Amino acid sequence: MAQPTTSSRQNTVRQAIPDRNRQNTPRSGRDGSSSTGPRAKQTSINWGAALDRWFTDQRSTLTLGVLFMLVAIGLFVSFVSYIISGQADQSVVDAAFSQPVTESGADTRNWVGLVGAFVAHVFVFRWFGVGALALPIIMFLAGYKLTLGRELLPLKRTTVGLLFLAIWSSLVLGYVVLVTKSAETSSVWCGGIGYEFNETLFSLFGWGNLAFIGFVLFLFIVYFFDVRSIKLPQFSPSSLTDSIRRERSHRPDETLQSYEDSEQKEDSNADFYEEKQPSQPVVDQFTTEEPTTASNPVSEPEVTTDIPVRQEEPASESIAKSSGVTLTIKNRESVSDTSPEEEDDLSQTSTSAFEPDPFEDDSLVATHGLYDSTLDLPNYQYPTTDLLTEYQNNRKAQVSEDELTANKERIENTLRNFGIEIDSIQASIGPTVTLYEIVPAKGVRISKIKSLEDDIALSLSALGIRIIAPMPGMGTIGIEVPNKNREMVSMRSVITSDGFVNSKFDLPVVLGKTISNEIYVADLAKMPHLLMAGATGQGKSVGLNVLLTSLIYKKHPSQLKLVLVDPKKVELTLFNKLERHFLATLPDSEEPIITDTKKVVNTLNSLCIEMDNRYNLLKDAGCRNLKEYNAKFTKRRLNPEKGHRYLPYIVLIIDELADLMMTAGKEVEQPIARLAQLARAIGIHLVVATQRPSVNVITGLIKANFPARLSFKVTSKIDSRTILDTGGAEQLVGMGDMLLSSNSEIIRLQCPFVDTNEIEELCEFVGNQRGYDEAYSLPEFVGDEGGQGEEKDVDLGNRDPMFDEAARLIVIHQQGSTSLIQRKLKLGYNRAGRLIDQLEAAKIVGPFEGSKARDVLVQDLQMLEETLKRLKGN
Ligand SMILES: Nc1ncnc2c1ncn2[C@@H]1O[C@H](COP(=O)(O)OP(=O)(O)OP(=O)(O)O)[C@@H](O)[C@H]1O
Repeated sequence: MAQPTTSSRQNTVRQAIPDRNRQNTPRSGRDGSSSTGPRAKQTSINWGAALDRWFTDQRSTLTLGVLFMLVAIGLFVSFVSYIISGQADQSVVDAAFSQPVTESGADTRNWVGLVGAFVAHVFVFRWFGVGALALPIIMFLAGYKLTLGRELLPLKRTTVGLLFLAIWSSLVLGYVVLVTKSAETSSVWCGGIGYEFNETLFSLFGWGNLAFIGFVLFLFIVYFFDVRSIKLPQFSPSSLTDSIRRERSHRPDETLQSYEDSEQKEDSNADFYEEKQPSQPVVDQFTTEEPTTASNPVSEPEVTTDIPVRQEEPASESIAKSSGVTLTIKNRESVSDTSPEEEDDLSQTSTSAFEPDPFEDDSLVATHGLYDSTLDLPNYQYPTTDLLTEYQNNRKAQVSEDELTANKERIENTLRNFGIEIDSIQASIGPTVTLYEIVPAKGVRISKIKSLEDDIALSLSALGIRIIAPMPGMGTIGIEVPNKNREMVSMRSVITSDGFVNSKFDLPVVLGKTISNEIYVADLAKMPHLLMAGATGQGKSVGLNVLLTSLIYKKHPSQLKLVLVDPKKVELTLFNKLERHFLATLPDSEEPIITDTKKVVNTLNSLCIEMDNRYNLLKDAGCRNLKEYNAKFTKRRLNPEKGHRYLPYIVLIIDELADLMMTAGKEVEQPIARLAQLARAIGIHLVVATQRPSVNVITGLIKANFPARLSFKVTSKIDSRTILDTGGAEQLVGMGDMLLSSNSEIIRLQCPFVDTNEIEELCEFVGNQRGYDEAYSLPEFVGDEGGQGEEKDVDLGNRDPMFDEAARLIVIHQQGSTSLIQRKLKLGYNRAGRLIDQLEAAKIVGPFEGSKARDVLVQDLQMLEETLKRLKGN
């Protein structure tokens, strides 16, 4: 779980993360520590940084996006206008530089004036002809992405495709214009490039240039669509029979008979036969993510069975299949009385019965590449290390030779006074304490040394002596003596350490420095939960900040979500700024950081629902844990239509459990225990801190499920036992001095120090970048008070405009799920939530039932239409 590494190579480490440092080089000059170059150089670097900041600032991308879209619309209009009336403008454009602008402007017929005419003249007439229209389309798509943060169409692929189309259409049209000798009137269609190119080629190859143009198209298709072989369609009757047989082998047994019949008919009469459409098993697989119920009209066998289908359909299907082309077959006649949604699903059904599932092979990866969650926020920049302060003067613990020898002698003398002889004594200086390792003489009983703890402390006149007898795996006895001048371990020094930078852990958290000055990095995902305790003022809040800082430095917002619970209301406030990047909240919650006890209970229960949902997704995907699941999703083997999505890790941080246990007791204890027991496989990890490690706070149930525990100094041995199952934490010296117990091993660590202003800078750096539209939404959970009260608030006289549509959707799918409405109607969570409340008030769906979808109380569309009519009548 842990990965201790030496911290002595910080320079190399800084080089190991060049990108981040380079991008923000000027920030390193903030404290004047590292920017020492000449002034001129500094100025140029600052420009770069300013530009960088400008681009990562949400306001700039928004402005740029809207500007792109406006320019794109302007260009589109001017190009179209030029294509229609461009000839008249050609002389205006030519004369534009020789006569006053007002005159040229008045003469131009372009809808976007003289500028429009001029730009269109260059792009349409001189260059691409109608193909130039690709440019505003690409620009609009880019603007859309910058403005709304998502893609209307895959931008890269569409750009490549459209650019090719612009050039290729110019070539083809150039050919047509050339052979029809209509350059005088029609060269606006092909543009200068197409015409000149064809003219040159024509003089070289004559008619052969058509072959060249055709070959260019072929090349494009091969590489763009990744075509690797050509399968020609075979129309022979035997191939037809073969493919019918092939299809038949994929169908359920009960339908075989009808196929036999149809085949016989086909033998006797090649033009016409009937078939039955088997649908049930396929529908289940292809309609929606949620399990469909028997009354679901989409999956109802009646809809698709026993429908006479003309022979051309299976025949064309067979041909399509044998030619490697997949065709969607819809029998419009047979489904003409169904709604558009049904048609949509039915078309999927009839297609999918024959198509290979693209989620079962690598075809999607071949066309789209691996799924990359970080493209959610493609411009996101990881925080740079210079946001953290460098404490230059506090590098090493200062333990003088004199102090060392004096301590050694005192230890030896004390032991000798009690009749204990030692063979050797050796010291290693840690950041907070120095460890004296003793090899006792033969025959000395270890328990005897251990019982002398207080006497040794007295003789050394030092607090916080800890005796480790024996040192695990060393064959020695350790005596830890606090240093007079301790070293402060800065966050910056650990974040830039090799061990952290190169860590491949899923959730790397740097916990501190060991006694041998190694940086201790642990994987929270393997811990898998952490319990923290410590008396007030001993460094707990700093510890939580360190943990959060490590995670934020290492993870992309698409990979990690934090649920922050802070009953003290002041400790985690700074992380507010990360709301649209890293925080997860309940829908409709006003505060991104949860401070209210009632909300804490709801959040914990909501996390339990998220856990159950995630388990269902894992089960459906046949994966054992989150890593496998995400790997499968990345390889595009999981169908998002079935509810699959990339699952970020969720880390729940509770600062001050004691407070919650006092006010809500079992209500918080149970979901915490449940999450701690089950959530590790699905990527939900808990970090729970408390000031009071008493048994009524850290109950047996909680303790049993937190194998990793961390203790800062506590006030009594009893507290130390409660948290670590052994004494020792009461002997710590405070200020981040701590003991970590994991895998039945106890390690003393010095927690790094991170100040509030460092956290502030970090959160500002992340928070000022473009984020998601809102915090990551946890599943809805309404506590006892909430549920019934809200029902009364719904005003059915003031229904959402999408109400009817949502109602039909719910009834067709027989599934009262908010996420279904969200997905199919492309609505935000809040609006979908309001719709479901209205549907509940209208008695179309039943009440909220935790993690299960609500019951649908209306059986079919006919009943629904009556209900809707009634509602309208009121
Ligand atoms: N790792 C550390 N290195 C150096 N000093 C530290 C460290 N951790 C804490 N301190 C010092 O101890 C003080 C108190 O720390 P912190 O606020 O984290 O305590 P706490 O345990 O959270 O207290 P409370 O429970 O009252 O909030 C800090 O202001 C700081 O001066």
